[in-house]
Amino acid sequence: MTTALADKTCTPCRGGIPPLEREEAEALRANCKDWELPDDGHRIERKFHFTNFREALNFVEGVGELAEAERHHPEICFGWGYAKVSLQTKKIKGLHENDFIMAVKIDRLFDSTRASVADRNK
Ligand SMILES: C[C@H](O)[C@H](O)[C@H]1CNC2=NC(N)=NC(=O)C2=N1
Repeated sequence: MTTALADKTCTPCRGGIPPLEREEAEALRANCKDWELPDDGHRIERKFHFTNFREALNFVEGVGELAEAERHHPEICFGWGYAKVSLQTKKIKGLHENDFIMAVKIDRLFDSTRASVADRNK
């Protein structure tokens, strides 16, 4: 039985391995369908939307904590009402399963922040 991506933790990537082929990346992207796989196929990215800057900042702080815990780090651009997260395994200049583990965990973080905002607005 394969372990769900969300139940995995990122493995230290020492480089020297080929990045995922596009077909492999597309198969893994089925687990995180809101992420885009731009033409070069070497990264995945998703833009998250928020009601203001503070919510975007809180989310970015959470992503940072997750990245430190997983030792796998995204690039993040954010501002009032949005945060754009890009994932690539730098050591191999392409995609690795680690990137998809991070994507599903970032999605869960986003869903949990939306749930808490909804609760606050009740
Ligand atoms: C030593 C440290 O664990 C490595 O440099 C990690 C850090 N975080 C990383 N993050 C990403 N996205 N790619 C890497 O190759 C990478 N390498």
